[in-house]
Amino acid sequence: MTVNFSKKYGQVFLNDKNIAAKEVRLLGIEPGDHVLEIGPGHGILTGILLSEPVKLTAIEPDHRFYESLKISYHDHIASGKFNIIKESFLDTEPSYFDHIIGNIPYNISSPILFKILDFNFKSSILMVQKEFARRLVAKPGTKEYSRITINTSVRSTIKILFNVTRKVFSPVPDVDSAVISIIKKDVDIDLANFDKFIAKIFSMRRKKLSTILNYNGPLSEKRPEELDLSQLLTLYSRN
Ligand SMILES: C[S@@+](CC[C@H](N)C(=O)[O-])C[C@H]1O[C@@H](n2cnc3c(N)ncnc32)[C@H](O)[C@@H]1O
Repeated sequence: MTVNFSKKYGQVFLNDKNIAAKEVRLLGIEPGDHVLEIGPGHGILTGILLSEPVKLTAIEPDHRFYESLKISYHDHIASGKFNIIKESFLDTEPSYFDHIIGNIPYNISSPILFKILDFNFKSSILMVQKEFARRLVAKPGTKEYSRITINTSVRSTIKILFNVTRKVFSPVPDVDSAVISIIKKDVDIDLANFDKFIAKIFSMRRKKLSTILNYNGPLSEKRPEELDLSQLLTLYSRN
């Protein structure tokens, strides 16, 4: 299939089937599982996923890919193994899937990731821009450690599994990629309030907490960027 890429949809296409197969293997699929694929594009992951004993739902807003995958996988659709939906994943109602996978558009990685965290799932594997992946796993005291690190790590455990060179995509993008895994955590705090607190203190990330919060006590001589997640949660519960 020849389809021109669209910048609006953040389209670059993986050419390397071994990398796609490795991503699928890392999902840890079991027979009968229901997998959600975000942004199948030409379908490099889709074909591999459909060779597994699973049910697959794919979400793709670009009507060209939607139509072409519908034709290519007509039999799988007819048998109920495959379902393709033409919409933005950002408009998809959260629900349960055993696994979520996608080589996602880099221009909307952050909203896609937070949307995924509204779903329930056993495992998720995503290809993202390398720099974005590094922000997700950043350690306190580094410049990548930021609001997104904290808001994702309070809800999930994210790991970088391997890096991927830009050379295996067409068209060749300006950035390298990384494949990450996401496992959700149980959360019992008000996430919107916690984010407000984190946004406030990280807007002054190099100031001491005694100045930002006008308080003296444990951690007050520290700066927001120095605190790990459990220290930030302790501080949040005190304020
Ligand atoms: C980086 S390309 C990857 C395509 C294919 N999965 C691959 O690995 O070659 C991103 C894909 O996500 C689709 N996409 C863009 N915006 C989307 C959205 N809001 N929801 C779901 N898919 C989206 C694009 O049309 C494109 O097919």
